[in-house]
Amino acid sequence: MAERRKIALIAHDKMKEQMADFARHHQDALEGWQIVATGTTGGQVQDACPKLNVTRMKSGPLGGDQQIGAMIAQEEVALLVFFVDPLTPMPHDVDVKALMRLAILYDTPMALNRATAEVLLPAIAR
Ligand SMILES: O=C(CO)COP(=O)(O)O
Repeated sequence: MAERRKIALIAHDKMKEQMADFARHHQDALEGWQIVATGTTGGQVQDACPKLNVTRMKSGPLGGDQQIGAMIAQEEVALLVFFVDPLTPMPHDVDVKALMRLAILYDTPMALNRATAEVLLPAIAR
């Protein structure tokens, strides 16, 4: 099996500030990875972390979650960090669920909040 070289970062709107802060805080650890993100999240992470080379997919509601799901299905993703907003209904909830389902199916480490991300990021260090 090919090595999983990507870390995927996704955050819902109310969680984006937290994601930018998480990425800024861990910029050095993230630097050795290929960072992929949904469109808006990726833009904010890139602004917060100029050292990182962030590849931006489409925005989540426009298919970005599904694009990252495809990378998970190809077993390219070492870690999915997905800061989900637990209080806001999403029009693309089915895509969000589908992405989580693929992460479970392909046994991909998945952090759905910052506390878990803080534990997993050092754990996958190469
Ligand atoms: O909606 C999202 C995840 O479901 C995130 O998409 P954006 O990063 O484009 O806002």
